[in-house]
Amino acid sequence: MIAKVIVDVPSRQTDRPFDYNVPARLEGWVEIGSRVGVPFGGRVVQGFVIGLAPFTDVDVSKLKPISELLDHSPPLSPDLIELATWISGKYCCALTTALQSMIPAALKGKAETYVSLAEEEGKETSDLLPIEYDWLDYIRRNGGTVKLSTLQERYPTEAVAVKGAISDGLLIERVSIRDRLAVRKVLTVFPPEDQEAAQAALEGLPSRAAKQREVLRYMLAHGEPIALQRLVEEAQTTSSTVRALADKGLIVLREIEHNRDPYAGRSFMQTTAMSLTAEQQAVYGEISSAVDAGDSRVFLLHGVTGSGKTEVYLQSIQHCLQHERQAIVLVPEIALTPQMVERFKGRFGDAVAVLHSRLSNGERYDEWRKIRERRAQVAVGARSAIFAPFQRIGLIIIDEEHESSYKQEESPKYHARDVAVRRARQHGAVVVLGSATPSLESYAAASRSGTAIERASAEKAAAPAAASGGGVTESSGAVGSGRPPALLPMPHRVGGRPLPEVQLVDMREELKNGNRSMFSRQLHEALAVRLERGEQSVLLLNRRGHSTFVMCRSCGYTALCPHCDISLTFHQKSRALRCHYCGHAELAPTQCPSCESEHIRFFGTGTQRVEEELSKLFPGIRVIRMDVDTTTEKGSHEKWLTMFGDRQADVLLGTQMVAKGLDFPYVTLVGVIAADTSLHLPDFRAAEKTFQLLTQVAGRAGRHELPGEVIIQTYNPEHAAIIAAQHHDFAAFVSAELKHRQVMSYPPYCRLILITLSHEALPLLLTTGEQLAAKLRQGVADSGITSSDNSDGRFIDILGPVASPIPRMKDRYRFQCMLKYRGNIDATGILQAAIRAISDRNGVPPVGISVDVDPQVIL
Ligand SMILES: Nc1ncnc2c1ncn2[C@@H]1O[C@H](COP(=O)(O)OP(=O)(O)OP(=O)(O)O)[C@@H](O)[C@H]1O
Ligand SMILES: [Zn+2]
Ligand SMILES: [Zn+2]
Repeated sequence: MIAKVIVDVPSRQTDRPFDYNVPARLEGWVEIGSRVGVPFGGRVVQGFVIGLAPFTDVDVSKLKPISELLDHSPPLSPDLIELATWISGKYCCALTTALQSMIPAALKGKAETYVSLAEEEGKETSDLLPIEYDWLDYIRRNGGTVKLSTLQERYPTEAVAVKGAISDGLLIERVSIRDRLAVRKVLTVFPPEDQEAAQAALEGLPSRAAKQREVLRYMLAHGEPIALQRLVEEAQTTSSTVRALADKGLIVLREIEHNRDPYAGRSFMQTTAMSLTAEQQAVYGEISSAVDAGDSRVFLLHGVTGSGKTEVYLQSIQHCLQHERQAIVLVPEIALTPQMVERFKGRFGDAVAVLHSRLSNGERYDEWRKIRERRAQVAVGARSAIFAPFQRIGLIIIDEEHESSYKQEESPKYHARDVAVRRARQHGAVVVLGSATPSLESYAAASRSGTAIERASAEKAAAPAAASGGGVTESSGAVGSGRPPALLPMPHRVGGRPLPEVQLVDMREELKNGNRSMFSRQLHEALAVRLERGEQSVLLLNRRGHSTFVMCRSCGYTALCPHCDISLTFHQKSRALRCHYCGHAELAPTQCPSCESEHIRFFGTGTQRVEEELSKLFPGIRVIRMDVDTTTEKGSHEKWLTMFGDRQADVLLGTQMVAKGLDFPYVTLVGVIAADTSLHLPDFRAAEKTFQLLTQVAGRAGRHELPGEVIIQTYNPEHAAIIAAQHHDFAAFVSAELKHRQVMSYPPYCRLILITLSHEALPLLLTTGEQLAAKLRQGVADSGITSSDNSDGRFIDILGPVASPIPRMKDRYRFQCMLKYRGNIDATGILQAAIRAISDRNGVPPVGISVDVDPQVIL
């Protein structure tokens, strides 16, 4: 049998399957999706089997055999391999990069060299060993095989002798792939099976074995298996005492597999389905009947904050599970709070596996195995949970679908929303995109088709062919292709609660009136009222595009990263300046390096400064601050939110992470310190992001009995996005913004591909950039499209090369080209061909090239 293997060497030259022989001993074990170790270019590398065939065109005698099989059952299934192939084509990345992103990091094996004694393998060599080396003895004592690296560490001066033994054939060298982390095994003590016999043995133990008696007595009383380590602690004994008992056969000592459960020992309050409101019921009806029909429909659930979307998710999942199908719920990393996890665990208990980046590699691996071994039916997680290894998916939910964190910023640069639609199609599963502020892409695509409920009555009056009339690009991601998503609206909050009143405060007026504080009089007043009433407030510091940088007030000097040409960020705790692109750190200056003035200050409002000011204004105020600095520690997120939920604080102050998903009954005030910081970023989505953030954070107020109030401080009170957020007017925002996008020709009216070129040498970068742009123009001309040709609705523009917004990073200069196109155009094909054309014979381009299809962050 011949196996087609994708080797884990991500480069353009190796991005194709290589043929290997399946050795007889692995016949039947190696399957499609198996992870194997194969010889490649003189080493052993990890690879995935993506195909098996009885024949090959290649000369079979020249094929090398697979050297090892790494898992007894394949970690990837054929549907995931197909999905990876699609991802590598759509997002221009190596297939191995896509495959690797689907399995837990713990399964990324590393090649390890072992040496074995030839004599142990029955080879006649003993007469060739003239000296009895220490290291030889060490190998013998360790069963005849040890890691070469261990030998190097223990016997650093013996390199010559060891090398000699290898070349003489006394030691056999073998390379093997080892996982960084495997199943965790715990040495466990089992109580005696025959209680009576053990009792008798207990009497019979000599008195000098008092310690053993004690342990045996403990085990008899305990009656259950217990981890050795715990037994030693609890019975205040030693492991040698326990082993002595095991040697006598009185107890059994055995390794058992241990699952790291990140939520072990936590109890979740069991919840049951609530009776749905009429709005929820209508939406639930649509989703559940689509699940029953098993056709891969996409729904856009547009429900205002507090409309009860989560309850709809829960009941739809319930329905899906009843039909023996599994469900995936994607939540933005930042919103994957304990509160969210609790709601799913509370309803589905142990059937829920949770996957997020704050888990250790081991925990993630165990949660992943829980899914694969069918012990879990629901996966709740961040972006990559879309690859959860379920067999029969019935429902995929993407909560807060507008979040840009669904796009992965490193290769593979996939968008989880588009991958979800694709995966759902494979499984005949339904996709629900939920948000109070849908992305313009999804919303525009959905409004082409009207609401699902309208459509049901109108009976397919609007043929999908009419869709292009709106001018929204057909192929903008999977959401835009195929059948457009159907809109499911939930315009009201549960229980008829009103959306909170939103007040805008013009900070320019405040300044004119002599208020130089970061709190307006209105916000100050409102906070005072909350303190008096014992209610809680959430304060948002919009930090996007806003950093605490250092500037000299005398000469205007700012501290820049020496490698990246970007301002360094000031960190109060360590008093260090740090670059958040490359990690460069230096001590903050107390004197300006340029003019020696002492007036060198930290600019920008950090959460710490807001906290200080709050304490000044309201002595004794209890503030919980949540930002990157206070939430890096594991479990800190959880700790802060629990404290806030227990009303141990008056104010929850934080960055974006306080804006989403939180549901606290005593929060009656939401304040936004400065709405504008994200408004003026050089990014065409700046207004959209600002609107979304303001709407989301406003939605945290007044979600229960107590009515809520929102105060937004701004320097741009007349900006359309801010006014729309004030009035909870999604429709107004969308129609204004879509018009703007159409005029400017931005998504969703076109698609973008961002190509970033980087190199240390500026001249080479410049010429390569020009060459690439020329090849691109050539490719466009050859395929018969011109940028001016708009007759068939198709166009393509090649912008650049220009310096990137961050012109240098990690000592490499950066230039970019942008492809802007619309209609049925194979832009990635044109791009790939252009890259090939400027590459050398081996397919290696002269400078670094990174491709971002449908980029979310233009910066
Ligand atoms: N049918 C129902 N009957 C009573 N209460 C409900 C019902 N559905 C939801 N709720 C409650 O209403 C509140 C808001 O619901 P939920 O958090 O699901 O809203 P959401 O739409 O997900 O909000 P957001 O987008 O703002 O996070 C919650 O406290 C929830 O328990
Ligand atoms: Zn840097
Ligand atoms: Zn200066």
